[in-house]
Amino acid sequence: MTEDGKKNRRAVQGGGCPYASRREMLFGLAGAGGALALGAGGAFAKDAKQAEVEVKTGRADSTSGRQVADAPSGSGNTKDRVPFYGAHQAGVITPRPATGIVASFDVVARKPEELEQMFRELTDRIAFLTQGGKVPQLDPKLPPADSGVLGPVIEPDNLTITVGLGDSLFENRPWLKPLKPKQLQRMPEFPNDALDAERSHGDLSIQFSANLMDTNIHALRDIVKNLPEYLVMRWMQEGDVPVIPPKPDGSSESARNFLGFHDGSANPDSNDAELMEEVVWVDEGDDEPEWAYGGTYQAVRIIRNFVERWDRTPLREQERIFGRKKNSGAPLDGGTTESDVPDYAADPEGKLTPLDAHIRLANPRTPESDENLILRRPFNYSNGVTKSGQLDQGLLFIAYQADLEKGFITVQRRLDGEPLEEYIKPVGGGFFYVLPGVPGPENYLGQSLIEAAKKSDDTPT
Ligand SMILES: C=CC1=C(C)c2cc3[nH]c(cc4nc(cc5[nH]c(cc1n2)c(C)c5CCC(=O)O)C(CCC(=O)O)=C4C)c(C)c3C=C
Ligand SMILES: [Fe+2]
Repeated sequence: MTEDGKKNRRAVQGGGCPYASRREMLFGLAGAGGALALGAGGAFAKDAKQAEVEVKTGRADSTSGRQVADAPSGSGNTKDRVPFYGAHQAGVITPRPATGIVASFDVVARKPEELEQMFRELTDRIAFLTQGGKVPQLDPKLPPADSGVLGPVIEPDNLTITVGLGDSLFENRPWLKPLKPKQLQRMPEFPNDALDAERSHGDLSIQFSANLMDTNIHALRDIVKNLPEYLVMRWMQEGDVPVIPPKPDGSSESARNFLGFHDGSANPDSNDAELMEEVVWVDEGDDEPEWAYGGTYQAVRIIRNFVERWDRTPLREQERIFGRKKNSGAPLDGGTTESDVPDYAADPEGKLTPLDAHIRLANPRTPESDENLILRRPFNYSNGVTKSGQLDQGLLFIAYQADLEKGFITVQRRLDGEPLEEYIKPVGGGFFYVLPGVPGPENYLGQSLIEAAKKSDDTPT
């Protein structure tokens, strides 16, 4: 088997993920990261200590380890906790819970010390919000310390908060520009796009994902409340994915999108650490500034689905557009489950799987296309009704990759002109660089960037 064949085989095809390896991954990260978050001040020390004990014994995460990255991690247990400290930020290869938000901000901070302070405060809030603890009770003459949306004790609820930086953050600060990740760019307008300026781009992205949407909303409100002098919100998009319990044999199927198809069947296996190093994480071998090692490129696309038109399209045509069976998710060339792998070499004329089917264009499964793997982590969204009386539904598409050009951009260029375009319209999103993780409580998000900037002659003192 060729190397590319091996990589494609390692793609999760909707199959199950062993509980043990997920646990190992989560708790391994916790171990590497050292102590757990202590939250914003000593008031939370007891909760953090308890959290540490729970993570070590595995009790805090009793049910969240059984599914593939694409299937929502579905215990719905508010005690589920994803470690904050580690080499990489959580929320990229950690299991995707049932709900998510991407919010984009403009950053008001201009000077290096202001940006550093912003990162430090953001880190404190994220460490607390993701690990949980009691809300401080303040003098009632003052505004309360917390919105109260989750009550007096914040449960972690599987929350991850993932911070990325946009092209404009670097471009609008001459001292930061030389440190911009090599491939970071303003998201271009692809041929089928109709980007709405009010839902596109931004200096900084924050992806929230948790079991409950209220947990995301609470965290977003907390950050907006605590960092008003640094961050101005530009746009946000909420989404969710259905929680599908694992089957008795331990396997699980990927969730369905709003076009009714399984989405995530052929995602690279996020439990395969070696594969994630290749596909997702930027590291020493990559042509990127050293401060960026441990990060990844995030492509966010708000893609409207014309669901009324889709629902009037014959089933056979829907299946030919995607290249998969709608009920089972199996490829069209004879498989029975979504984990079956299509054999395009045996169907060179596209008699079984059309040459312009979505999955065939997205991943032709040739030795060359193996360089273009991306890790998708999307959510479905429903935004009500448009002014013209149509359902405003779609996909909050989020993809991670170590190489933005070879990843999202190449795949999107291959998809340009695909038959699916008749039913979809990308209306927003942006490209961001997800910062490396925070190794321990003495560190902060963006520290490697700030330290590199301090060493640079371009940076004002
Ligand atoms: C540029 C990247 C991609 C965009 C944008 C995109 C939009 C999009 N996709 C679906 C539905 C499905 N996509 C599926 C597979 C699939 N999609 C991409 C990339 C983009 N999709 C890739 C790389 C793949 C995997 C291909 C493979 O390796 O075989 C599928 C099939 C099931 C699966 O594997 O997930 C569906 C269904 C929609 C609805 C959409 C925009 C709205
Ligand atoms: Fe797709």
